[in-house]
Amino acid sequence: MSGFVEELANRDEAVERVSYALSFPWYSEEENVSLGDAFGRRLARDIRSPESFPPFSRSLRDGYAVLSDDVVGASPSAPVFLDLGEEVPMGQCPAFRLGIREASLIHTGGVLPVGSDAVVMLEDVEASVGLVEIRASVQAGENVMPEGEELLAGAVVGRRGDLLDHRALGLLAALGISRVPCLRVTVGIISTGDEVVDMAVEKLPPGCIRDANSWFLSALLRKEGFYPVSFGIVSDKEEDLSEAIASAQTQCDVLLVSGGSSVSIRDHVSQIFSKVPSPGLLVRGLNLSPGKPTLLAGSLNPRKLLLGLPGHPLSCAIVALAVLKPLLLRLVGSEETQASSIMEAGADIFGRAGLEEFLPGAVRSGRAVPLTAKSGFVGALRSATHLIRLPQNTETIRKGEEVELWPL
Ligand SMILES: Nc1nc2c(c(=O)[nH]1)N[C@H]1C(S)=C(S)[C@@H](COP(=O)(O)OP(=O)(O)OC[C@H]3O[C@@H](n4cnc5c(N)ncnc54)[C@H](O)[C@@H]3O)O[C@H]1N2
Ligand code: MOO
Repeated sequence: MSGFVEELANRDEAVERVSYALSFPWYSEEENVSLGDAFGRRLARDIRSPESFPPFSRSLRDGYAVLSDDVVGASPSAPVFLDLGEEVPMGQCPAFRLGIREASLIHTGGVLPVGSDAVVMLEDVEASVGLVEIRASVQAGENVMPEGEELLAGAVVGRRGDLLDHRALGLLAALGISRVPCLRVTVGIISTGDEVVDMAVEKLPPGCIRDANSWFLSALLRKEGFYPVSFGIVSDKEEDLSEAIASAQTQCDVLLVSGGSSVSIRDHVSQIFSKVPSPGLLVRGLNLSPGKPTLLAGSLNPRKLLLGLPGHPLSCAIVALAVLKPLLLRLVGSEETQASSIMEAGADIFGRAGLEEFLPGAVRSGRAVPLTAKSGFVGALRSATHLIRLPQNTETIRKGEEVELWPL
């Protein structure tokens, strides 16, 4: 029996305690990954841009490159006439310099010719043979993106621990970064419970339940840039579970055990985690609902982080989002923080004093409402858009008062 009840820790403090005791961040070996395979991975270290962007001063509009001083005061009623210079070729640097009181046809993205400092948009120009009638003045730099305006060569364009998503890949591609140093943090998953069976069993045996948690955890880990490995379903026998945990640990950096973390005589995770080498079992139960029976342990030699997550699917999911994810971010040294917002409650929300609570929620008519859910529900997050967080000292939030939301 775990007996965690008297020793509940606050969630933030628990994350802090574990990160400190295990000396996060850890550096696992980096893999040199091609940009095409880097989507969804996390950066192993800061990376700097080898080039400035843009690599040359370029036009943001179709129009005419001019020297702004030449078109001061130009308007439809008082146009300025300039000589027609050479057209700027695309994909090349113009081999000419803009002559005195000249305008050169330039296309969006073209290289600004030497001697020009702005672009007059095509709509404000009338070109005739040899002459260009400019009907609008422009300031120096107008309709132009100067070389290095967005970033200079050497600028940090990715931080250690950053998740490489669509936004990052577009940037890295623009800078010619074709290989990326990536982390591979392996997270093992064990589901335990005599009643838990593989999701693929055709006919569910009486009294059994399909393993949902390892699928949820695996998908969340992949989405967050970690590398899940499933070690299957293990019985409630202490020897079986102990053996499975010992063997799985050798193959991963982090090990998750879903189920068996509570106080029943069939719940052995706490007992097994208490034998983990120093610093060992660090947290035995959280001041969190759902998610109270959470166990956090780890060793420094070898470097391992172990989590016991509650078996109830919603509890397991909340612990994964609110405890596992921040721990993994700390482990890889990411600066990412939890996104949250404040919104008016669309209904009374009842909390319990002394417990931090997370409720699946949705936004209806611009207000946050909790969805009906129990910790044993499997699909509660499917229809939720947010988690409603009630801090530990919040009991009831009345309709119209503000609540904190975490986007899902
Ligand atoms: N007397 C008490 N009983 C319970 C307490 C308590 O304080 N005193 N805590 C409750 C809370 S809170 C939770 S949460 C659960 C968690 O218990 P365990 O972590 O030991 O989880 P299990 O008993 O193994 O399973 C709970 C529940 O979830 C189902 N389950 C387990 N694994 C999976 C899986 N991989 N996929 C889908 N469903 C799974 C399992 O069949 C059980 O129904 O304990 C309360 N009890
Ligand atoms: O704390 Mo349990 O995780 O409420 O269902």
